[in-house]
Amino acid sequence: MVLFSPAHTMALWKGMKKDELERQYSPSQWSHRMSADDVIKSHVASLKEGTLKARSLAKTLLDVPYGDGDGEKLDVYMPTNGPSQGFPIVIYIHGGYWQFLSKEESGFMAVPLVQRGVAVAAVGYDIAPKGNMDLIVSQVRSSIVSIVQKYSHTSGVYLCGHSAGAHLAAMVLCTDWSQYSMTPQIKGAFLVSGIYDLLPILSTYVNEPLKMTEDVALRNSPGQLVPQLKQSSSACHIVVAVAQNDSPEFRCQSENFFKDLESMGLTVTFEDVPDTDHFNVIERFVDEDYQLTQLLLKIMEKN
Ligand SMILES: N[C@@H](CC(=O)c1ccccc1NC=O)C(=O)O
Repeated sequence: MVLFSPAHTMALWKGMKKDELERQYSPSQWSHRMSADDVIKSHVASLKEGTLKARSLAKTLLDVPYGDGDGEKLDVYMPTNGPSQGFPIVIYIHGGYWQFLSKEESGFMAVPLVQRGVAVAAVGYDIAPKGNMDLIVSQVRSSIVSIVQKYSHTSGVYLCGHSAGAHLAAMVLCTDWSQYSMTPQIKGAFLVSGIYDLLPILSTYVNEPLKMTEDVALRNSPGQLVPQLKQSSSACHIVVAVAQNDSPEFRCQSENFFKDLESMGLTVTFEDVPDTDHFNVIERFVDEDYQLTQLLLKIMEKN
C-alpha cells in the first residue's frame, strides 16, 4: 500500500494531552446553542422529525437490501413530481462516529429535494461494535454500486455525508473500483463536517467501540488516499463544508483535506458555513433556502 503524505499537514493534535484531544473530538461541547446533552438530544429529534416528514411527502421504498447482511439495507425517497426516470439521486450517508444513528433518522434531506425532482437514498450500515471500520467502508461502497445498478437511468449520482458519514463518502470517492462489478460515476459529493485523518481519534473514547489499530486507521483515512481519489473521482465536484462553530480540530480536518484535494487539481469548493455548529450544519438541509441545499441544487442543475 502506497501512502500519501501531504507536506503541509501540521499535526497539532500530536502535542495534545488525551483530555484536550477528547474535547476537540466531542462536537457537542462546541455548540453555542445548547448544552452538550441537549444539542445531541435535539439533533436526534430534528433528524427524526425531518425523516418522518420526508416519509409522509415522498413515495418511499424502505429497507431495500443491498447485500446479504441484516444491516445492509437502504431507504429510497422518490421525487414527488417530474419524470419517472432521468432524475438525479443524492445518496446520504449518516454520521454518528460510526457507532450512533441509523438510516431510520437519515431521510430528512429528502424534504426539499423530492419536491424539486430529486431522489434521495439513505444508506444503513453496521455501526460499531457490530461493524468495524473496514466492514463499514466496504458496506457503504457496496451500497453505492447497488444503487447505481438499480437506478441506471438517473441523470446523475451525488453523495452527501455528515461527520463520520462524510468520512465514509470520502472513502467511496477513494475506491479502487476494479474490485467491484462496475465503476460508479459520481458527479458531486458534499462532505459536511467530516473526519479525513483517523489517527488523532485512535487514543480517544471514539475508538473504544471501534478498536481500530494504526494500520486500520491509516488505510481508512481519505487524507492518505488522495492520489487514489484523483484516479477514481477526477470528474466529481467535491464540496468540503465545515461548521463555523466546529472545534478547531474538526475545522483543521476539513481545511487540510480541502487543500490536499485542491493541490491535486481536483474540482473542489470549501464552504465555511456561518452560524452553524457540528449538528445544525446538517440538520438545516430540511430547509430549501439553506445555503448548502441551494449549492447542491445549483451543482445538480449545472451537470
Ligand atoms: N460524543 C459525541 C457524540 C456524537 O458525536 C453524536 C452522538 C449521538 C448522535 C450523533 C453524534 N454525532 C454526530 O452526528 C459528541 O460529543 O458530540
